[in-house]
Amino acid sequence: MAVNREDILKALDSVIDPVSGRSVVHEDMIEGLVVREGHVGFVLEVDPARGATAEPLRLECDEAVKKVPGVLSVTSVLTAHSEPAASPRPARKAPPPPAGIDGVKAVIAVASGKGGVGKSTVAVNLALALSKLGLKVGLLDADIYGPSVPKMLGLTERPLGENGKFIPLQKYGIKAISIGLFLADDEATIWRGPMVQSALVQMINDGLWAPLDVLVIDMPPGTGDVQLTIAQRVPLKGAVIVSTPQDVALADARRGIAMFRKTQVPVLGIVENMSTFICPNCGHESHIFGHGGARETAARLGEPFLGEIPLNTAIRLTSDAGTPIVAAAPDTPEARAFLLIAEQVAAKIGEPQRPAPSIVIE
Ligand SMILES: Nc1ncnc2c1ncn2[C@@H]1O[C@H](COP(=O)(O)OP(=O)(O)OP(=O)(O)O)[C@@H](O)[C@H]1O
Repeated sequence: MAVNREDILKALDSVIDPVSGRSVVHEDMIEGLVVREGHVGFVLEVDPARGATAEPLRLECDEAVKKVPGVLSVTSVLTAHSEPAASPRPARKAPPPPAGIDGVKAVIAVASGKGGVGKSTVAVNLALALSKLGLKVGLLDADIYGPSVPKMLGLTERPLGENGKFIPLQKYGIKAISIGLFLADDEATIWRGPMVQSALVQMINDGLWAPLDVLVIDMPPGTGDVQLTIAQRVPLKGAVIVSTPQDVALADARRGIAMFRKTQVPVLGIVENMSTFICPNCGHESHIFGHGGARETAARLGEPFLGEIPLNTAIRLTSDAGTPIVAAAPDTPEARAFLLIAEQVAAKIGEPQRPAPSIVIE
C-alpha cells in the first residue's frame, strides 16, 4: 500500500505536545518530512530550553507514524535550535569539551576548506584502508550539501531505527551512515544550520556504532558554523585535511587547519589529492593542478604531511560504481597510497595494526 505525506501528517497531527497542548503539526514542529517507498523520515524541532526532555515526544511521533498502513520504517531526529540572535551578538562562552562515545575508541574528521577536492573519496577509501589494517571502522557521511557516501559505497536502503537508535549499514566490512539516506534530493538546501548540527550530533551519539576502533566523519566542505559546531560538539581525536595542490585550495586548507586549531582538535595531517597524473597510454607524468603544494603548506604550518593520492581515472570510476578502489583493487598503486596514509593515521590515533582481513566486494 503506497503511503504519502498527507497520511503521515494526519498521523502526526494526533500527537499532542504536552507543553503547548496542541498537535506537533499545528505547532509547526515537524520539519524536513520525507516519505520514500514506505520509509519515513522527519525532524521534530523543539525549543532549545526543552532539549533532550522532548525525547518521549519524538518516540510518540515515531509510534504514531509506524501505525500508518504501508509504513516500513521511521527515522526521526530531535533538534533544538534557536533563531539567530538580533545583533549585537552576545559573546559566546567556550563550550565544555564533548563527552566520548561509548564503545568508540576514536572519532576523526576528514575535512577540506574547499568543495570538490576529493574529501569524500579520501574519507571512504581511508575508512576502508583502516579496516584493511584490521581496525573496526565506522563511516559517517556528514556532508549535508553533497552526501556522496551512499553512491561511493553503493548504499540505497535507509538505516533502520531501534529504540530511538540508528542501526548503521554494513558494507565492505565497515559500518556506514549517510545523512543523504535520510533526505530527498532537493532537501539539503532547506535544512538550516542548527538542524544539520543537531541531526549530525544525534547520528553520532545515537548510532549503534559500538564496538569501533575509529569512526571516520566525512565533514561538509568549508569552515562555516556547521563545521565549527561539529568540531566543538563531537569528541574528535583529530582531523585529516584534504587539499588539491592549487594555491586557492591550499588557502582554504589553511583556513580549515586554523579552525581545528581554534577548537583544540589536533590536525593529524594533510593529504594532497589529485597530485600526479600518469598518462595511462604513454606513462608520462604531469602535474595538472601543480604538485607538492600541500607538503609545503604542511611544513610551513608545522603540521604532518600524510601523503599524495594521484589523479587517476580508476579512482573516479570505482567511486562512481560504488566499489571504491581500496575495496575493488587493493593491490594497485592508487589503493596502496590510501593504505600508506591509513597506516599513519592508525599510528597517530594509537591503534596498532592487526593482520588485514580481506574485503569482500558484495
Ligand atoms: N584522486 C582522484 N582521481 C580521480 N578522480 C578523483 C580523485 N579524487 C576525487 N576524484 C573525483 O572528483 C570528484 C569529486 O570528489 P569528491 O566527491 O570526493 O570531492 P569532495 O571534496 O568530497 O566534494 P564535495 O565538496 O562536493 O563533497 C568525484 O567525481 C571523484 O570521483
